[in-house]
Amino acid sequence: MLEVRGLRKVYGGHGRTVEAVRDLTFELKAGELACLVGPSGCGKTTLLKCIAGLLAPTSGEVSVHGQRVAGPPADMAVVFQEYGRSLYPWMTVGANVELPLKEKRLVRARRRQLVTDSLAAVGLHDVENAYPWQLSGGMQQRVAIARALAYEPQVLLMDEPFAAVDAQTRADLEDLVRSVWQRFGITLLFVTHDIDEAVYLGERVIVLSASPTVVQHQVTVDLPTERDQLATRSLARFAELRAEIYQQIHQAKAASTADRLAAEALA
Ligand SMILES: Nc1ncnc2c1ncn2[C@@H]1O[C@H](COP(=O)(O)OP(=O)(O)OP(=O)(O)O)[C@@H](O)[C@H]1O
Repeated sequence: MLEVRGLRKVYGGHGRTVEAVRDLTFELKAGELACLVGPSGCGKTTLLKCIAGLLAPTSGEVSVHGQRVAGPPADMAVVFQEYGRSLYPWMTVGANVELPLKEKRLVRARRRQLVTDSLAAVGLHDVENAYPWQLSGGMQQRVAIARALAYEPQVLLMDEPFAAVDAQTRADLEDLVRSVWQRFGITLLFVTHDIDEAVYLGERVIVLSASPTVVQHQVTVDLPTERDQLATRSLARFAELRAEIYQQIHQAKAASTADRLAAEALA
């Protein structure tokens, strides 16, 4: 469903060049839920923007359904971290969710149906006429998820969507993501810097190296499909998987520090 091949992204301009992503290759099967983790600044957001067709790679390519991505793909939706900036404050919740459906040129009755169904799917039945700023942070992020679901995407990208909410809300939203993934059968790529979250949510975890970034390691999460915040996180296997990923990220950071020191010694 989603293929990333030899992706490289170098930012340039203003006399500064940053090789954010060096060489990334991985793929997601249809209906898979994979989490992407890596050290801060390793290029996770850059990668997601390239996949979403919002940023052109320097080389390599992304394809969805075998079609090379050259702009935002029609059947893809993205949920960003900053819900506060992703919803329009002057529009009601319903109008926010409906907006991309107008772009899709769906008829009014179908749009209304999708808005009602997607808000219900995220547990928000009665806020359609409220404004985003009248809702809590967790509720606003639910609205952002509802807007993505209403769009009926085949591929959903989520970029650290719960980084700004409290722990209890975060746990609820994690369970919401698993349940909508199961219910709608979408292919989901979830970026997080939280190792526990990656193991809890994913069927697979892709570990990125420090910048310039490559895929350092991949782990299949062989935990039961039905997950529970207390029971799953208490499993011995959960602790083993978390330790394996932690070690990989630690190695990635150590390798990048050694590279930097070697480069400084040569300079
Ligand atoms: N528009 C830009 N111009 C120049 N450099 C950029 C730009 N956007 C990102 N970078 C650089 O590319 C690298 C990767 O940034 P990116 O935001 O993709 O990382 P990240 O893994 O998402 O970070 P974090 O985990 O902190 O959110 C960083 O060194 C960053 O400074």
